[in-house]
Amino acid sequence: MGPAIELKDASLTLNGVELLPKINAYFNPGQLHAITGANGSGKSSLIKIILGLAAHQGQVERHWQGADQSAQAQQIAYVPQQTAFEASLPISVKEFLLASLTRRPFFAWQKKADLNQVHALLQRVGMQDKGHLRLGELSGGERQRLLFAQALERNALFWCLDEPMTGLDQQAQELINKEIMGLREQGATLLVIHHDPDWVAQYADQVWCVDNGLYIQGDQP
Ligand SMILES: Nc1ncnc2c1ncn2[C@@H]1O[C@H](COP(=O)(O)OP(=O)(O)OP(=O)(O)O)[C@@H](O)[C@H]1O
Repeated sequence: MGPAIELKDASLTLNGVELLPKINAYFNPGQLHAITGANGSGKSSLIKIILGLAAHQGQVERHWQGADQSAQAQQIAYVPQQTAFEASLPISVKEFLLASLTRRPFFAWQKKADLNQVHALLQRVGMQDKGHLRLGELSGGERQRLLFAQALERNALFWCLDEPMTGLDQQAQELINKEIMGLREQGATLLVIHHDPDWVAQYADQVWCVDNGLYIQGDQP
C-alpha cells in the first residue's frame, strides 16, 4: 500500500511572494487523488512541497505502513509537467531507459534481459518503435510518455503526476490511463493534477481544489 500524506500548516513563499498559504490536509493511502484548480493557483507547487522539491514552511509527512526507509526512497515516482531535453545530447531513448533501469553508465555492456525490459516498458507507453531516437528528437507527448515509462520501472507505490495526459493523443491517453488504473489497483497512492472534469469525476477517489488554500471539492469557503 502507498503512503498517507499529511500536511500540517505547510506553506510556500518564494522571493517574498506567498504561493501557497498554510495548508492542513490528509491524503488517504491507496487512493487516486485528483488535484484541480485554475492556472497558477499552485497545484505544481503543492506537488513540489510534498516531494520535498521546494523549501516550504510547516510539515509534510509521509506515513508508510510496513516499508523500511530505504525501500521507501525507491517507491516514489514523479512525472513533472513539460520537460525539455537538451537537443544535442547524444543519448537515445533506449540508452536513457537502460541507464535508469540498471544504474550503469551508457557505455556499459547491455544485457539481453535489460534490453527486453526496456522494450516492455516502451511498449506499455506505446513507444516500442522510438527506442533508437535521440532524446532531443522526441515530441512533447513522447517525452511525457518516456518519463512515465521511466517512472513505471521503479514499481513505486507513491506517484505524483503533473497533468499526465496533456499533449497525448487518444491512444496514448488510453495506455497511460490503463497504467494509472493498474497502479490504483495495486494500492498506490496517486496525486494527479488534472484539468479534465470528466476524467476527474470518473476516476478520482478524492477531488481536491487548490484555490488560495487546499480544499476537498465543494468545501471552499
Ligand atoms: N520560482 C518561483 N518564483 C516565484 N513565483 C513562482 C515560482 N514558481 C512558480 N511561481 C508562481 O507560483 C504560482 C503557482 O505556480 P504553479 O506552477 O504551482 O501553478 P499551477 O496551478 O500548477 O499552474 P498551471 O495549471 O498553469 O500548471 C504561479 O503564479 C507562478 O507564476
